[in-house]
Amino acid sequence: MPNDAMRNDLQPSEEVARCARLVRIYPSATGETHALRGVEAVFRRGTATAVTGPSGSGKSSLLGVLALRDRQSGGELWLEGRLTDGLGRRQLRQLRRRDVAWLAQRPTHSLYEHLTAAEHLRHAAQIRSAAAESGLELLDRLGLAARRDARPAELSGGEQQRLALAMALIGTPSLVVADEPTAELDDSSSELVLAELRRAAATSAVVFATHDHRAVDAADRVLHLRHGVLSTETRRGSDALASIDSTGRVQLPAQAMTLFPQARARIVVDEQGVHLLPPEVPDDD
Ligand SMILES: Nc1ncnc2c1ncn2[C@@H]1O[C@H](COP(=O)(O)OP(=O)(O)OP(=O)(O)O)[C@@H](O)[C@H]1O
Repeated sequence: MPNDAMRNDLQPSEEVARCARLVRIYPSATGETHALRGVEAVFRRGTATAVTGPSGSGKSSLLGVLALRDRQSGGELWLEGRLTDGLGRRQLRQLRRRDVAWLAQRPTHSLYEHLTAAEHLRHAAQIRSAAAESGLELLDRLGLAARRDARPAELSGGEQQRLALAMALIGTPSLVVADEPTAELDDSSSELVLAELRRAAATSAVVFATHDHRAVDAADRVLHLRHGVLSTETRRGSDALASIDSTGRVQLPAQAMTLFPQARARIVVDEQGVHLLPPEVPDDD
């Protein structure tokens, strides 16, 4: 397991997680729900990825598998170059505790009612073999320095979420996975949380599901899920897949046409933007 010094030597664009043909099927009394239908994606150190899509499109299912909280029904997940299927329970537990950070939508799931904010950070630092002082720096940056002796019941919802984020980020985990991290936050807490997730993306691969345009704006790239299919990928910056010219015309570079057989690709416009989609996928029902 790499220590902090080794982690800092890692290149920003290094691959941290890879999903190959990822499938998640939930059995139920009335049949099966195909939540993920062959998702292919790579998550690299140095990149913050927003996963968007309508309710029920599979965002939480994808994040649950990525964060090792759930297991896929088919396909493969690689973490730090290791195929997770081949790992034993102990190795998976170690990866979960040491290398994969999970931030739930509701912070209460990660907090202990009898511990103060500073004690939460000490506990998290111990698990990740990180220096305790880095926890205090995180508390400071997340606007919680004055609340370090407060217990969860004495903190507001926004403060609780910021504390849960500080715990998730301590020790520079390789992969940071957050499910709708700003969904229940006011503007100022959202800003602090997004700034810290962006900062974390300098050294980790950061992935969050969101419906919040502020969070989408904070991401380097956006993956859009629809019916469990990763239907489009928008990259920001120099390797942008699409650009909009001054007349509002969307231009796709030639390599975009290699994503799907050209004759069968669909172009769909919705509130999230313009999407180049694979052939129609039938609904479950
Ligand atoms: N534990 C489960 N058992 C059965 N079906 C489930 C389970 N979890 C999710 N599903 C179903 O899988 C599909 C994808 O759900 P998922 O929660 O991944 O979507 P989502 O995009 O995160 O939705 P939301 O934006 O509403 O959180 C949905 O049809 C959902 O009903």
